[in-house]
Amino acid sequence: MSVPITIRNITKRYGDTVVIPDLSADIHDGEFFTLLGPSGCGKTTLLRMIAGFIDIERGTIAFGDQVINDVPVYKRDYGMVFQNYAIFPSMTVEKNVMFGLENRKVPKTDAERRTLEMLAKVKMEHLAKRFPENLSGGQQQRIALARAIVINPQVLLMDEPLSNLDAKLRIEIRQAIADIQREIGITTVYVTHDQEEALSVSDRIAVMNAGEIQQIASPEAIYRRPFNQFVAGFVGHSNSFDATVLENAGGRGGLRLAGGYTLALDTLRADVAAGDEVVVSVRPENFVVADSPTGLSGTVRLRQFLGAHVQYILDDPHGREFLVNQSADFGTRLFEIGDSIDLGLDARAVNVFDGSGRTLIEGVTSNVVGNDRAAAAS
Ligand SMILES: Nc1ncnc2c1ncn2[C@@H]1O[C@H](COP(=O)(O)OP(=O)(O)OP(=O)(O)O)[C@@H](O)[C@H]1O
Repeated sequence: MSVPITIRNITKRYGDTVVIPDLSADIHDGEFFTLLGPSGCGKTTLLRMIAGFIDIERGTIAFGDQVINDVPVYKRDYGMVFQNYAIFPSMTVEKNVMFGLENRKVPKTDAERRTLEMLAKVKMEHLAKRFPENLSGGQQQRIALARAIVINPQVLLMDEPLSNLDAKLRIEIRQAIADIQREIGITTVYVTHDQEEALSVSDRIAVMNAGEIQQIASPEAIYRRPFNQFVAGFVGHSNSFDATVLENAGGRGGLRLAGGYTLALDTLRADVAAGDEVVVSVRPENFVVADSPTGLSGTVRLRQFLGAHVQYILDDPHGREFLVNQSADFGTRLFEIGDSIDLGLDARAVNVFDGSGRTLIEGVTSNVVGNDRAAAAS
């Protein structure tokens, strides 16, 4: 049976260096929860604290109602999949998967049946008698996954499980992992620094930076409504423009970007006032080509045709550089290097941040325990 995981106020330091200052999160029962962040942000440290390889100095972690701080590793009820597969080279595929069941003294016929069922789930039953050295990386990772979940643990932990695979296999195995996770509905904590991987498999993503969770939300919300500029810049590309608020009343707001482009939007928080200096953040696909001057334009410095879309790097007259994606379908005009393009912005899609990088869009929260409350109080 799977369980929720409750993390409260945990801390980790190495010597004088604080790696995780004070972290809390609620991971829901049965969800695919991903820790995403740049190298060194503390995601592996957090996963290893849940696994019990690293001591919890302060705070608590609970599986369901049970605080696990003092539960030894071998008694914590989870399965784990590592980057380097970590399957036993001297055992066949079948023996590798059966190992945990034998350890738990599951009767032999029952263990054999469950092993076969699990091998079928990961599509490896035809290789049951093989040794790991005769398997591809993708096949080894399928076995590692089968071995982790055959014991019916409460929780599944995965530490960069796709990092050693080539690009095509990464897509195949991540789909297999997502399918099986959904089928058995096990609470899963998954660590990756690869945003596409996180966006494609997760129910919710926690974006981390410097030991702190910046935002917890669905993949769509993380991409479309980032809580702060770090999330906007780390997940996908964002173009930033300084802007001034012209008006904001009764749900209608207006902004002027440096350079003169004006933008009407009805998504600003009510406390944003005329005269406020803000930052407008625009995804490359949220520019629209205009047929007359708008106050926002750029000259094509680079064009890359990528099949489904064309990516342009533009230089604008104010010394800014921005990245614009346009559909590459047959009806869309392709621009040449040196062409000047007049642009508009899709007002529904832009994000707006204050001077400290926090969102000014109505209703967007970080969902980090304690964080929004603190923000609301300040
Ligand atoms: N045993 C250790 N002693 C000292 N510092 C450590 C130790 N282990 C990790 N760190 C530091 O703690 C920080 C967090 O490391 P961690 O491995 O959790 O990051 P990560 O987000 O998983 O990064 P990556 O994606 O590179 O694995 C890093 O700055 C790292 O250098």
